[in-house]
Amino acid sequence: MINMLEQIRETNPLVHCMTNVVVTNFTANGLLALGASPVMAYAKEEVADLASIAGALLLNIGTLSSEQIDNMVLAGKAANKAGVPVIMDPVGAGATTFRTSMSKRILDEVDVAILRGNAGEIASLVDVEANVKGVDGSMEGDKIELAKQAALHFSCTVVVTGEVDVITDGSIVHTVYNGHPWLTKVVGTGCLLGGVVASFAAVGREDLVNAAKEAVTYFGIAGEKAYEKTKEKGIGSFQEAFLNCLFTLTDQDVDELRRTEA
Ligand SMILES: Nc1ncnc2c1ncn2[C@@H]1O[C@H](COP(=O)(O)OP(=O)(O)OP(=O)(O)O)[C@@H](O)[C@H]1O
Ligand SMILES: Cc1ncsc1CCO
Ligand SMILES: [Mg+2]
Repeated sequence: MINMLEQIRETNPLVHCMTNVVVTNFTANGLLALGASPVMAYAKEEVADLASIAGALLLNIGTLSSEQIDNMVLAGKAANKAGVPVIMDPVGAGATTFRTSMSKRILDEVDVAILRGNAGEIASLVDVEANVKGVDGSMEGDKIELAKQAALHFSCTVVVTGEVDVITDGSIVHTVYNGHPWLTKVVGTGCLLGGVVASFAAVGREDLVNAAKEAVTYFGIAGEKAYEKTKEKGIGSFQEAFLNCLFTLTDQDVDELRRTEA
């Protein structure tokens, strides 16, 4: 059994999140429920210091400004120097030229370890045709090929989420079938997943594809369990139950309920 949840709950890795204003509270609570230790910090005066002592750094451009991107690059470079894995979520890439070019800037200047987005966002970064409306993106076509192409292009692990999640470093490919459509009815689940992937990367640095796959599987199973508990009620109750499931799920539950293919 892979015991990554146990490792996270024993070591409470510090996860430095530079994320968006919509999901800040949800991300912090989700990471606490998992067992990680979130810190949100943005100022140029401190981001390099924090990023270099963190277990992982999350860069999420959801409510970006050019100044914030400058600070993300500063933090990312400090993380790289200290060997801290950088996880990036290019929220809304493809929706505007600004989001696409700022995402590419980060990927160019920072050594990103794991890139996590929906298919539309990832497609827009490798110039594949995509449909991105605001922060909701989709694309037709082969998601496995898209993920592999992005992984090879940016030399990193790529996580493309959706009904089926694909995780690859360009050669190893995992597909994860766990998850529930209600995860798309609560704002910021994709963004929280970025933080969860960062937490797993903090304890699983030596095998980031595996860490990302385990994070996505755990997250999907929590969504399934939360749906079973709240399907008669609705998505307000689902959001609360989802946090509870992030808190209570064990490595054994994940092993029993995983629907993954390698
Ligand atoms: N149709 C679906 N069925 C099951 N699970 C899904 C479905 N769509 C998304 N998910 C799950 O929802 C989570 C978020 O993925 P999604 O692709 O919606 O991210 P996102 O578009 O970046 O979200 P957001 O921008 O709202 O934060 C993932 O765990 C994914 O597996
Ligand atoms: C709704 C929304 N707008 C910018 S970021 C964000 C959170 C989900 O991606
Ligand atoms: Mg998103």
